[in-house]
Amino acid sequence: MMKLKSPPVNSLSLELLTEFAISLEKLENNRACRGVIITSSVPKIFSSGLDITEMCGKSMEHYTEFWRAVQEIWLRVYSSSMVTVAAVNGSSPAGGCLIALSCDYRIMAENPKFSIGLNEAQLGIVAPFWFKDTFVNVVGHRIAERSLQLGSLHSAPEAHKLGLVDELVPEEKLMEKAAAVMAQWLALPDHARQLTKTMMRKPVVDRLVAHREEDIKNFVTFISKESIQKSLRMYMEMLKKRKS
Ligand SMILES: CCCC/C=C\CC(=O)SCCNC(=O)CCNC(=O)[C@H](O)C(C)(C)COP(=O)(O)OP(=O)(O)OC[C@H]1O[C@@H](n2cnc3c(N)ncnc32)[C@H](O)[C@@H]1OP(=O)(O)O
Repeated sequence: MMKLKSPPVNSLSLELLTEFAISLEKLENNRACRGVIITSSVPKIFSSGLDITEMCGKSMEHYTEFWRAVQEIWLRVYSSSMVTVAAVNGSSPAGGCLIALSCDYRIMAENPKFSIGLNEAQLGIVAPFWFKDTFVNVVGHRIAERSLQLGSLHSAPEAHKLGLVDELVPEEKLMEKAAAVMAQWLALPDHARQLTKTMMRKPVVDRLVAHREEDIKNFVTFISKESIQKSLRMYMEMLKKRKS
């Protein structure tokens, strides 16, 4: 099991992304490890998505390093040879949703206050093509298109209805259910499951691998724009105001 642990909200900072990638690599290289459950140790939050402070007021070099780390974590989770189950035990906007979408199966705690989705549009930013492709491959084109354009965050019941999560279970049963799903998936021979997963996911993975540097350049150019920086600053201020 891998538990995201970066209070208060598990925002995906460069440090957390780097630690996460190293831990995944270790598990991937351990032949005895055939599956991983990804969850959070922060109450009520799976992950608040990319750490916005990593994308605000920093240098081009920093944005480059940060975006490479975001790409890396997606490549590792999405193309993992292990069975990956997301036990979504809290809210999971944007980058947090991407982590869950990249797993093989998603189980979410049945709490209508928890929400999940790719809400980038609400921040005035645009989810890159590989976020979009991952989303489309889970929920289909129409639902993804509407949800991405509106930057929707879906409550747990709504997310289940849309197919964004596979199952809802009472919060106290989440880990038990995740273990049961893992056992079910691990009952199959690894080679058949892994080859099938590769067949299904390779086109999307290959697309980023082929355009990785271009994607970094696009991100750095986009995020460095004063208008985008202003949107992000306003969003952070809104989060702080909402709190007080
Ligand atoms: C081209 C670019 C493509 C980029 C692709 C992906 C982009 C992203 O992933 S952007 C991140 C999007 N995330 C969000 O929109 C979530 C924002 N956060 C929230 O909605 C709430 O914080 C959340 C529901 C997760 C939790 O709510 P609360 O428990 O009520 O906590 P607070 O809102 O009080 O937050 C505590 C503390 O954390 C700061 N915070 C929250 N999220 C982030 C974040 N993603 N990055 C950085 N910091 C974050 C928040 O401002 C509070 O800070 P303080 O006021 O200093 O305590």
